[in-house]
Amino acid sequence: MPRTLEGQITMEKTPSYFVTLEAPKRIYNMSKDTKLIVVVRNPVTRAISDYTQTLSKTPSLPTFQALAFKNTSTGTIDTSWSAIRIGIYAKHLENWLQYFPLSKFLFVSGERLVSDPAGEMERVQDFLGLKRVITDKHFYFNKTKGFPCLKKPEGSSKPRCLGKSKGRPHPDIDQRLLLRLQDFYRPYNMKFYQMTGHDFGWGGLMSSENSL
Ligand SMILES: Nc1ncnc2c1ncn2[C@@H]1O[C@H](COP(=O)(O)OS(=O)(=O)O)[C@@H](OP(=O)(O)O)[C@H]1O
Repeated sequence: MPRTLEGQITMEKTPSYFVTLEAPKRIYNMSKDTKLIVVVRNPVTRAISDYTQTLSKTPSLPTFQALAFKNTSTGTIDTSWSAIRIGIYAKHLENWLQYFPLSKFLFVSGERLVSDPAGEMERVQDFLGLKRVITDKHFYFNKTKGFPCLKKPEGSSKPRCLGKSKGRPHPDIDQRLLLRLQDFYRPYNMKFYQMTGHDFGWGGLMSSENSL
């Protein structure tokens, strides 16, 4: 990490740290004052998103259901598959809480980051003790992309959306298997809500935000 001068904040983004056993201890030893921001979304949607990303790089990948289920008739889930394991947020958080108190964390809702990006960015800025510089004015909804985009990024006069690898269409998955996955994650989600004191609303399959 580079040296951080007075008045500066150094940020580092590595999604896999949240699920890496050794990461909390190493980060704690580097600086116990580190603030931790974790973006979480419905673990079922997350698993499909993860699969979609791998599929784009490895077209010969087996189907989602072949990887997610040891046995589709009994509904036995393969928890050794990283796309499934990563979504057990409560388990990963337990590991972090051995080193950092909850007050050092901000959990950003991946769903709200899409439905209300300015609202989530407000939370991030407050958490970091920054002035609320990023507001509603900075975003617009791009119908072609199907996601919010920046009206005018810094150093550019043109609007900018995230790249093609963000917001890919997901493959259709059998509804029965999705429900089984939703059931699998439910107790872990409940535990995660309890641990964080925040209900992320991943209960149902009804709304398009949380659905699959
Ligand atoms: N504004 C905007 N534009 C495009 N995409 C957006 C946006 N906000 C959130 N998202 C969601 O971000 C998901 C990809 O982020 P990842 O977490 O996979 O990124 S990372 O690879 O871990 O850095 C990506 O997941 P997929 O839809 O599965 O591709 C998006 O749903």
